[in-house]
Amino acid sequence: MILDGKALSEKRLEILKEQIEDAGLYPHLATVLVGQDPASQMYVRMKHRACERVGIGSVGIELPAEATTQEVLAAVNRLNNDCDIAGILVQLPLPARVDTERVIEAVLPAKDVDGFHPTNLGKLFSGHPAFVPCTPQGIMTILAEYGIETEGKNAVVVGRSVDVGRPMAALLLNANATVTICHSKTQNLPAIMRQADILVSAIGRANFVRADMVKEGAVVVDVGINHDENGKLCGDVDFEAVKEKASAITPVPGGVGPMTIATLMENTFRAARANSCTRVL
Ligand SMILES: Nc1nc(=O)c2c([nH]1)NC[C@@H]1CN(c3ccc(C(=O)N[C@@H](CCC(=O)O)C(=O)O)cc3)C=[N+]21
Ligand SMILES: [Mg+2]
Repeated sequence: MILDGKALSEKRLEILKEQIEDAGLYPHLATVLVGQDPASQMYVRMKHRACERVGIGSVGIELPAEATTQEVLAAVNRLNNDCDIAGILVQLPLPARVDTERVIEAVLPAKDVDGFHPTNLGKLFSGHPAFVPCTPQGIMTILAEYGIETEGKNAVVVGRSVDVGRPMAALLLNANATVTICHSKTQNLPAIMRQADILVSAIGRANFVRADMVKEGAVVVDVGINHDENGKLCGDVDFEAVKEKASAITPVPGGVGPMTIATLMENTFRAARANSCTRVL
């Protein structure tokens, strides 16, 4: 079974559009983009396009590549204090000179639609999620929509990033899976991967996950964003071989990526409903 994240995201965006209409709200999402990285520019454009589709206004703040931490913090603070802005997304990665940690911590948790603020990550890890990072939350939505059970299952997450691996593990744990997080220093990685009923790969290497690392009947979720030798977008998984062995698998493109954006829209609507305007001076 192919887990069609693209189709599911379209369906979720349609539903969300109606919910926003019915609520009589016109939420706004602000994106902060520092520098001119073409991939980051493309992602931000995709987010603004999704906003337009569902009736969310978007404000794009663009800062030069040379911007200082102070300048990025000032932009975030203005958005924190702007009652018209429901959600704030600081596009990552930021240029190396900028203190990413400080910037993420400057975003008001109530506007942190990325779910990267330590307060929101802490709530997720304590089993009381508020805003949850969009990629892993989108993956949970895929699993739920396709009726894939997590309770008691062996889930193996390969990758320990703050945006994907760690929150993915927390979500699966909250959903009663038995969770293993693997990373670049993990020993006997293929043997651990073969134990997985649910295997989530967020490694960042094309064709890393081969059929012999996958248990017969496993659910395989591919979070990779890579390019093959021809420059074509591909995930971490050797899709053609692994799909013969998996019971269900997400493709790249058309799997996790579109669900990340749909979830961002859902988080922004949530923020708009919850936010009474807070001023921080
Ligand atoms: N603060 C922040 N929040 C993010 O959520 C965030 C970020 N920074 N930095 C970069 C990553 C990456 N990301 C993607 C979103 C959509 C697709 C997506 O829709 N991909 C399409 C393909 C798009 C294409 O054609 O390249 C797909 O997989 O079908 C992929 C990747 C969000 N990110
Ligand atoms: Mg990552």
